Amino acid sequence: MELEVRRVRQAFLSGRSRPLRFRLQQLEALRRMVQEREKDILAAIASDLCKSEFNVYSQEVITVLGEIDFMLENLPEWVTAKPVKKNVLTMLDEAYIQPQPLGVVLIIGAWNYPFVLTIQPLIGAIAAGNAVIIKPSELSENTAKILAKLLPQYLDQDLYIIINGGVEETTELLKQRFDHIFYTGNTAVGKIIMEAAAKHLTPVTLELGGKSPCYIDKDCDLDIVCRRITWGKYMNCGQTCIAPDYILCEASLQNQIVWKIKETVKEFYGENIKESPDYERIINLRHFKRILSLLEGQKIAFGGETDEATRYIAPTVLTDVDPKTKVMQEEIFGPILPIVPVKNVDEAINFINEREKPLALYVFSHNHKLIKRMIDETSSGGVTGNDVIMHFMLNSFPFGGVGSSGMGAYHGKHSFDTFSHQRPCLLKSLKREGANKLRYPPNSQSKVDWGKFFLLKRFNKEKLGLLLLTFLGIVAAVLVKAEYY
Ligand SMILES: NC(=O)c1ccc[n+]([C@@H]2O[C@H](COP(=O)([O-])OP(=O)(O)OC[C@H]3O[C@@H](n4cnc5c(N)ncnc54)[C@H](O)[C@@H]3O)[C@@H](O)[C@H]2O)c1
Ligand SMILES: CCCCCCC=O
Repeated sequence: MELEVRRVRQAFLSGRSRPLRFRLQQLEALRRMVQEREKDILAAIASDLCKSEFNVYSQEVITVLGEIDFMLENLPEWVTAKPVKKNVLTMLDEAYIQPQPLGVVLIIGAWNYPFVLTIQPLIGAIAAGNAVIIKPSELSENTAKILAKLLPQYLDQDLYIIINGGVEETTELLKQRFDHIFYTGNTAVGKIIMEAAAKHLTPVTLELGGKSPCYIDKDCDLDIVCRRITWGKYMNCGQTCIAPDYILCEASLQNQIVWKIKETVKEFYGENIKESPDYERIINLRHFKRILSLLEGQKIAFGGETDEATRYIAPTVLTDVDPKTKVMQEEIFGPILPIVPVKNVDEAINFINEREKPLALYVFSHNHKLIKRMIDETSSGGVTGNDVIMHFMLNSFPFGGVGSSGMGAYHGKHSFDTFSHQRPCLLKSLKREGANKLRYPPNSQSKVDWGKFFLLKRFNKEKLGLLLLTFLGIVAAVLVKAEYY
């Protein structure tokens, strides 16, 4: 590992990754890879998650291609130094912010959307001019393998390398010094990453998870609400970081919600869900068993069928869920949707605020003020009102968590910023030394007063008089000069 990281650092130090032209070329090569090898990529992801290739394309590939196009279009402007507002002391100088690459970046991907969650940060890191070590999740092994095969065929082989492996390899990798670590995965491992990074004072972006609540107000169009929730909850078999984890609503709404979700499930996946090409499977047996254990002691309103051999868990809804039970203690990350009855919106807000800050929050209501109130009085990584998941799709939004759901953000310009150092550059002249006397020792009350005058715009009468006199002197000199000539 040490040798590999050193090789990537050498490549970064060569300066090759920095020119705009090179970054654009690499991004174009990445786009070519996705387009030319689309079939192989789709097949790998599809087999990892038992997913249809249509779904792989629309959930992962589209986002990656859109992100590359967005970068190619905007990068020339983003890399340009931006002049900043100056003060009296820097009035005649050149002052600008120059975004610069951080150096060697480690990207650790997750398995649930193994392509987009690994490649989207990579796009940002390349755009910002970094060298990158990519560690895909070992759980989505086919995607990990295809990435290891394809990336070196299209990208610079010294600047961007892929290291595959499990916990052991990642642990070893984390001993090395990086200039940034970008991790996507669970909160417990997030802490391990941060601890390892702290040893080298390496900054981290942690894209973590949590229990994303979904509040349904009483006067809602429940047909639409339930269709949107069903889509976001059961997509990828519930293995989506921003899936609605549980519903909060008044007890009287529960039966209608259950009925409408059940109807929508039939509409989306047919009578025989197992046969539906749009319904995925749980990634492995460990997660399958973990999710099953969340059902113990719960009232299953519908669903609940499972098949260990194929790791199938049916879309399931639980009603009257006690917040103290296991299903409400950890992120579900599977197709189980608990409904927790609350008396009203106040109780829902308290419920959310008593728990860790979630990655996403969803509020359904016709009442715009209520949605705004929920946003004002709670905290979460992101919010979508009257829908789910959709804030992920807008790359002008920063995507990331807050508190235990993560730190830092990416997508579009936010990725570029995450992987850049905003370097302030002040270029002065070696002339005009007279003006600097004010800051050189020995200091005095008069210098402090001038400092106050120039920097804080606070002046006493005496200074104002002096300044007026100086000004009049300059005007007189100019007039005399004009008369003379
Ligand atoms: N915020 C987001 O964008 C986002 C996206 C996807 C998933 N998630 C969250 O990720 C979680 C599911 O993913 P996961 O954690 O099962 O993914 P995972 O098991 O694939 O782990 C992610 C990465 O961490 C590495 N890893 C695992 N254990 C490690 C250890 N002990 N030391 C060092 N590295 C280790 C893995 O090798 C992998 O590359 C959920 O909580 C979900 O909400 C968040
Ligand atoms: C439709 C794509 C959603 C991706 C969400 C990322 C977290 O798991």
